[in-house]
Amino acid sequence: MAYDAVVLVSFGGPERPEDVMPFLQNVTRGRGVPPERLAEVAEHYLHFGGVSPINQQCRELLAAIREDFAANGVDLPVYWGNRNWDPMLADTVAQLRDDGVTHALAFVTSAYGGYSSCRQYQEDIAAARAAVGPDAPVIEKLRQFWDHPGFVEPHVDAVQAALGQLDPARRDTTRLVFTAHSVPTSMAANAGPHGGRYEAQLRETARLVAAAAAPDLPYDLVWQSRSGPPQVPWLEPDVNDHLGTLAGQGVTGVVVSPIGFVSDHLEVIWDLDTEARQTAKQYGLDFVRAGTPGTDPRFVAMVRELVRERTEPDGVRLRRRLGELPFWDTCPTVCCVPARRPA
Ligand SMILES: CC1=C(CCC(=O)O)c2cc3nc(cc4[nH]c(cc5[nH]c(cc1n2)c(C)c5CCC(=O)O)c(CCC(=O)O)c4C)C(CCC(=O)O)=C3C
Ligand SMILES: [Fe+2]
Repeated sequence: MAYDAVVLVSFGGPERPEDVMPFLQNVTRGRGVPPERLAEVAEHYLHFGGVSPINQQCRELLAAIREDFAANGVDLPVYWGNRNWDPMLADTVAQLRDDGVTHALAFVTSAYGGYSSCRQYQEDIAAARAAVGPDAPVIEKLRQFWDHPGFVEPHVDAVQAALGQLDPARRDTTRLVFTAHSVPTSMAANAGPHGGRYEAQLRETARLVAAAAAPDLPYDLVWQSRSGPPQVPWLEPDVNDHLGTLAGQGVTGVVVSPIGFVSDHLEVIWDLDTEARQTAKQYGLDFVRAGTPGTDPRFVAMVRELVRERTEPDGVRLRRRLGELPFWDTCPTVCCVPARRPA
């Protein structure tokens, strides 16, 4: 297949206070998030002047990908569009069409399977193409990359750097705490072609990062940023509750590594750097938050490698991965389908 462009597809975030509410309405449209939760999350954004860092992080990633492509002979233009805020995907797809692009590859800033992490991106790409009309380019999502060395290795280095900030005399009572965005348990159950893949992939990434960064330390995978109405069950334990449990077990310090994410966006700088740090302080735990891949050159090179897997003849042989979980390049139609809401 001949491709003629790459699109960076991300979540999007507001960059001024007056955009916070319209952004939150875009994110939660039809998703049953109670208004109290929205008001609370709006406060998190307003705490940072209404500016989410995610768009700037995408601009930096976009620039880094373009540089990497130029330096390595990948002659494809790179575009950027978001699911929930400007630049909106539909505008980007219209630009692709105007530029004569017919067949693009999409790199999505989420490493895992599942509805929120994968299928929803594909649905929004499809909706953007439908909005543009019959001459919209075909857009194929690149594969999930939870166990790609370009994603795992920056997390490993970040965990090691974070450990270096804790008192070595207390290493015996230090714990690695990996976090990812919680999702409803029904969504977790339906993730991937045979279910359960969001959590299974995260457990594999946690295992790989822990084994390379600090094989002597125990670790856990816990959840953050729970949303939705309280009566709907989501993955647990929440990171804040877990810090209390650890303190009760004699743990003295934690490295919190957000392996669920690729950059230090709002869910990281608020939910971890502000809230979880405060929780740790209450329990007397030392707390260091490990970084995310961001524009680490290995992560940027991974994007090129994923593209080459699709553009080179027999590109599958180029596939690099550290884990053992089953794997697919293109999602089956019946994959991560949300559980039906009661009428
Ligand atoms: C799995 C997952 C990822 C990781 C995969 C990926 O990276 O895509 C992720 C990322 C992100 N989530 C983000 C922001 C939000 N997520 C929300 C709500 C929700 N997230 C969910 C799941 C996930 N979310 C779910 C199941 C909901 C409930 C509503 C629904 O069923 O869809 C809400 C609504 C308010 C609230 O209730 O929290 C906001 C504002 C931002 C941007 C941060 C910034 O601005 O810097 C990012 C990167
Ligand atoms: Fe989210």
